Amino acid sequence: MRLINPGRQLYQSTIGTTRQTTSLFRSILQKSTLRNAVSRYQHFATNGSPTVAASEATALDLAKTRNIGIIAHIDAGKTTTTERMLFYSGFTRRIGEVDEGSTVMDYLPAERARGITITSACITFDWNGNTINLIDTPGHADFTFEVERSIRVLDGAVTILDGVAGVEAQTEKVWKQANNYNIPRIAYVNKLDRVGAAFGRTVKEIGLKLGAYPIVCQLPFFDGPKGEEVFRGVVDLISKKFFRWPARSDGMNAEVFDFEWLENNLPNLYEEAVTARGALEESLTSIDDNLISIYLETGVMTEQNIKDSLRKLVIKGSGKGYLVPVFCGSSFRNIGVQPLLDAVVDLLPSPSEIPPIAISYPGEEIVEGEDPKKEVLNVEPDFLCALAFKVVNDAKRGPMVYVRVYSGTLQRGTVLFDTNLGTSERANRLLRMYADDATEIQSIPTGHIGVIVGLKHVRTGDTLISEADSKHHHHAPKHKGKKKKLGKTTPHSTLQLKPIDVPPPVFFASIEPASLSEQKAVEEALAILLREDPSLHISIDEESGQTLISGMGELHLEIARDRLVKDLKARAEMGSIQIGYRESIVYPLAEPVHKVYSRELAGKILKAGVQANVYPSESAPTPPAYSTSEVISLGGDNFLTLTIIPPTPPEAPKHHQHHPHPPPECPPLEEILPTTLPYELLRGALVSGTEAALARGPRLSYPMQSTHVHLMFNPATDFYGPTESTHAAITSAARAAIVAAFKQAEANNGTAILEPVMNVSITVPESDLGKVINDISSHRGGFVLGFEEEENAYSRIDNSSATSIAGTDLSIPSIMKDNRISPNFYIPPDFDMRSDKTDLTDGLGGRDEMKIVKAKVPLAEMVGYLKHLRSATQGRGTFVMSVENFEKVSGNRLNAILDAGKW
Ligand SMILES: Nc1nc2c(ncn2[C@@H]2O[C@H](COP(=O)(O)OP(=O)(O)OP(=O)(O)O)[C@@H](O)[C@H]2O)c(=O)[nH]1
Repeated sequence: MRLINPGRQLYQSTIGTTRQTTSLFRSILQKSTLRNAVSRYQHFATNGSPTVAASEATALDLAKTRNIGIIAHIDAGKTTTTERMLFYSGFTRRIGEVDEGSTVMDYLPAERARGITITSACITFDWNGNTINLIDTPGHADFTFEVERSIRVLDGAVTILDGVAGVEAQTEKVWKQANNYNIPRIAYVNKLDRVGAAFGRTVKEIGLKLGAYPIVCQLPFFDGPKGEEVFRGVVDLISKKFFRWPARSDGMNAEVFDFEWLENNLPNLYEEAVTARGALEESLTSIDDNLISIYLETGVMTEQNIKDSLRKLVIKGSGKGYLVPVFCGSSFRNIGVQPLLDAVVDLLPSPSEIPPIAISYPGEEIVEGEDPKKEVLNVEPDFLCALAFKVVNDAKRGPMVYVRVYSGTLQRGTVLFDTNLGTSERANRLLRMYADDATEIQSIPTGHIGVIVGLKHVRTGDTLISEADSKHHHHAPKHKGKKKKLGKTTPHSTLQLKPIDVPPPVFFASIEPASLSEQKAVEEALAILLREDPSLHISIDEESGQTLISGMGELHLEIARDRLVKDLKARAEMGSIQIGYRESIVYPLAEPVHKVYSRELAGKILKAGVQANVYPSESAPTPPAYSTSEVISLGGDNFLTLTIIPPTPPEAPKHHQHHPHPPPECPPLEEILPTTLPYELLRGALVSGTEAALARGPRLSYPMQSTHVHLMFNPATDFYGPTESTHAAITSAARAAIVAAFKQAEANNGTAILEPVMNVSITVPESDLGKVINDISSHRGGFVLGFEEEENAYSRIDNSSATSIAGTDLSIPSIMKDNRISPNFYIPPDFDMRSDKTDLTDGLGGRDEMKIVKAKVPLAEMVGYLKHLRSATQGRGTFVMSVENFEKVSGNRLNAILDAGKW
């Protein structure tokens, strides 16, 4: 379907004679009330001219800037809604359709082909004199990292819900992610044009399943003969206006009516609108004392009063998911999007209204009793601090680094210091992005988003400051309680904006270059892929020489393959995608293993010794009393205890029965180690040796997990002088000792194969609940933790009568009272606007209610589950999962893994 703005011209000349005008519409137009009551939604039209986004001056006005994202579960309509936003803002001249693969936002070929959003693009457009930086986030669970990476640069978000599916497991997941990052948000119930859509029911689910207090700000309007009603408009309860869109139009123009007109023409809808407006006022006054005062003083509650109050509530209270204003529409039918954009500007915060951002200084001494995460960035005009939240390798422009500036101004030509990598690069070109079009700019000020072109090293997630600042020190902020050491300052060069937690990869595949001569090109392409997406991992299996790529999910790796082969033109093949099992130690060895590595290389002798023992991670080793040790965390729940044993043990103290000597104190490291062996070198070598050994388990070559390695190094016997015991020699000795220890553990049956176990939430119609639970627990080796009946949902909600929002004068009335929904929580009935008075809301309305089953299931049993679930539930079931932990495999699954053998 091609919609090239039908009606726009017509609209601009006369009202009401468009081709799409329905007979009802025509009859309304003939009524005399029209002249008084109908006005055009003016700024819809004024925004209609396709100018390219905001002027530079508007773009710099922070109060008129919104960095927002659209977050939702897959297929809720993010892309469709975004495309409408771009169209109504005048940014695009025609509406892109997801189903045709012509959208502006989903611009990677792989995205167009699959019709889903894979990488988030940032686009800047103008709405009513405000600059909106819209960051499109993907909804697929495999891209959790991608979602979180974009979520954390948002100042606010629109959560889109599917009006038919309601709150699904995936919605819960994204809702929680937004809570984690404290993102103020509004909700938009989309797809109200579809059969089975119910606004009221979705509002109810927001309260029950998400535990948020829904504040209904709009009501939907359905029009047409009984039984054939179509969704045509919305009643805005804040402005007390009724918007109606002509049928089958591009939605550019809506008619606007006031409540008086509504009363005279659509009395049922009017009646409900009055009730809903009352509920809105009641909700707000019960939370916001200030609004009551205004009301008591003036006797009225103006549109502005309500907006101010709602704005305050959204900024202070919706970030943790306590409450959410709810809007409605059908993006596909071009209904409701412009009022949603108004709500974005009116209710979501500007960059200057967000709480300060968390930072950390990795490696900084942590003062006991203090949470190092509590430090926040001091925003100063002269101190540049930005986050590279996305790196995209553009075919034409090369690597493009998307940044959000948190402090100072990023000027073109600044030499940037990457505090994660410790490298410096000059920002030679700056761009503001309009999907894949761009304009060159001179600077990116605080609170803004832009692109740096031409950086060679910066990766997604890195923190950038100016090189000049990196040489200075940061004065640690004053801490309550214990003070840091006096005079202690931390170099700016270690400052990092709160990092994102990357879940462990659970799928992997091999990458084979087409020929040996392609090897280098393939490696380069892989490096680009890793810069773009740090949730991918590359490892090289030393024994087979194979390159392995691992990631979060099957789709994640398939996309990586497409990107590698199709976009980056690497001539390589990816092997089949397999589950990334792990190996682990179950029992420690009785005796440690001592190995001396000795090898002649080009006439030089390399020689070093190391002693190793291996333990399950929960039973840490006990180093000898007379030694010095350090415990190092290596990720994957693996640890290394590194013990240095002093060369000359002190003489055994003489036995004094009555005056036992205290145990001798170990001398400091500088005294234990030979001057030719600095601790940093020794430590570095032992850590690399351990990492190499942990990469390959003894049984099936899967990486080790939850393993604690204990290395002991005695300089007197293990060090053969600086020319023989080099970094490489010590690394090899450590590796050989650990590998030997693993082999011995394996021979003693002291190892295990671990498998990823997933936390699964499955949304199913109630009638299929038994079938699904039975399948999970009897056929898939899963463990059902429970399913959410409404009662269970109740118990998750804070049952105290009010949830106060820390540091504010606001308290949110609990939506529960005596295990029932509080009367303050208004649910619009799903009737009237359709056919008269069949309230669909009762019993969640005619529809088989959806339940959410929570279970722990081995990943191996979840492969291909979506297809199974769809067929078992007539296509209505959906699920999300995330890695819970790694657990020992047994029974049939272990046999299958062992039969498959080494990969
Ligand atoms: N009937 C109807 N269909 C809609 C509406 N909005 C979106 N759709 C359809 O729903 C499907 C998914 O829409 P998208 O916009 O791609 O959803 P998305 O949330 O961006 O999906 P991902 O990018 O894959 O996460 C498409 O087929 C759309 O045409 C709506 O308001 N009404």
